[in-house]
Amino acid sequence: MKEIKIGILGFGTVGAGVVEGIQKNGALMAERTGIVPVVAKIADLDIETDRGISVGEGVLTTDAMSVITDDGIDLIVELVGGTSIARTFTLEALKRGKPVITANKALLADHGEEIYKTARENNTGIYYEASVGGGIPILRSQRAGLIGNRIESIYGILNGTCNYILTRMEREGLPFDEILADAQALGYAETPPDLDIDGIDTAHKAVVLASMAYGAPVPMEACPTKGIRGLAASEIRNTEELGYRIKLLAIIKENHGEVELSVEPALVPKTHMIASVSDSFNAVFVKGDIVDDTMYYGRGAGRLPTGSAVIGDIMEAASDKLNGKGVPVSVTMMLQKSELDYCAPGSIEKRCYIRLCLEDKPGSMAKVMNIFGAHNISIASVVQKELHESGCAPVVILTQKAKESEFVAAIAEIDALDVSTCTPIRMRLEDFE
Ligand SMILES: NC(=O)C1=CN([C@@H]2O[C@H](COP(=O)(O)OP(=O)(O)OC[C@H]3O[C@@H](n4cnc5c(N)ncnc54)[C@H](O)[C@@H]3O)[C@@H](O)[C@H]2O)C=CC1
Ligand SMILES: N[C@@H](CC=O)C(=O)O
Ligand code: NA
Repeated sequence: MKEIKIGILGFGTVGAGVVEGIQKNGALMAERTGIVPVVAKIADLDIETDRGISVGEGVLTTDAMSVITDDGIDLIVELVGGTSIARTFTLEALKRGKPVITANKALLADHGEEIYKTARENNTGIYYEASVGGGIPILRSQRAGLIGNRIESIYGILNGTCNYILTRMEREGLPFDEILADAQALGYAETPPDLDIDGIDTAHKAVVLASMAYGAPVPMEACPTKGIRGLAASEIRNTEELGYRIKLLAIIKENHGEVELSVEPALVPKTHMIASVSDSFNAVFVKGDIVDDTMYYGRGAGRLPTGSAVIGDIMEAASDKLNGKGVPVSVTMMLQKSELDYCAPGSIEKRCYIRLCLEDKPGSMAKVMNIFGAHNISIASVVQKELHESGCAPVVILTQKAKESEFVAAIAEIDALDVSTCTPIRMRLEDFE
């Protein structure tokens, strides 16, 4: 048996989950791998709060840098979050040749290229399974099980907080803010939770997945991002009646060498497996050119599920270090090319859900339909709802596939019509065809 001395930076939700997991199953891990994981140091600015876990005397410190520079520590686990001090800690550890394990998708999305290159230059590794899909081993699947595939498409529900909010809005009809407060209390949400509800956390994860799928660091600017802020309960009811469910989706595809990437609330058919992913669960639906369709499902957030992914990486990093492996595939796969080509967002073809409010006047609908026709947008279905007391009628339209640029132009023209009485709402409809 060989011991590996672990230094953990950040003893919050995930840090405490990692320590709890190692305390519970460390002996099992040692039996399976011959490596004994020893939590030698834990740094946190707050070492007073009781995390419900007892650690040995002298393990806790407020000085993270002293853990990084301690020659007795073999590997560093970065769980402080954010992109500033976390970047400093990560680079400092890598420069000292210490492998770093992180759950920090924001850090990788904003500074991934610098971090992967620093790891490579220092003949060591950065391991980040917990950064995407929490406890789901999705990155390990991509870099090992699917290594022989060209990735055609990835659809992901990657944010536990948003999926939890959408699920409870649909099931219980509760207000958005009340459910968000519960997600925060359960430890799912980021600080601040705007990162979750504005889709930015999902975009952070999408760029990590896309980088691994296509072999180059992907900048956040390449990922047009919309979240679920302001989503009305009426939209959830309308889509439900039409046989769809709203999910915040990361969409990653490759067409003729160009990568399409976006994060947006989208309608998915209730009959599709991804529609049944509820609460804080995440799922990633990957199509490879050899394997065809695969799907990965599990808890995307929370103390122990995320801790599980970090622990998996700790054991892999320990094994790589003890075997003198040097730079792991989690680094080399992200740096195969310097950059990727991206589809122009306007050229992307998609179906859409559109909700308008129209004055109840003869000819209102005809004006709208003329605009769609002029933009080559073909209509799959139209439902006019009951008139409001105001004399306006909500109209729900599902379209066939058309170009994004045509949708943008058509919606602007409809919005400017005198018979249109509220800003049109538009969401992608994804039928996975
Ligand atoms: N909570 C979750 O379910 C998941 C979180 N993550 C990621 O894991 C990371 C950690 O998240 P949480 O544990 O939820 O955050 P948290 O806020 O619960 O814990 C962070 C801890 O780091 C400590 N800290 C901050 N600055 C420090 C410094 N300079 N030195 C030492 N300690 C410092 C804080 O006092 C706090 O205890 C973040 O990058 C987050 O995005 C990833 C997947 C799931
Ligand atoms: N805030 C994130 C935490 C995990 O990455 C989420 O809700 O998914
Ligand atoms: Na994961």
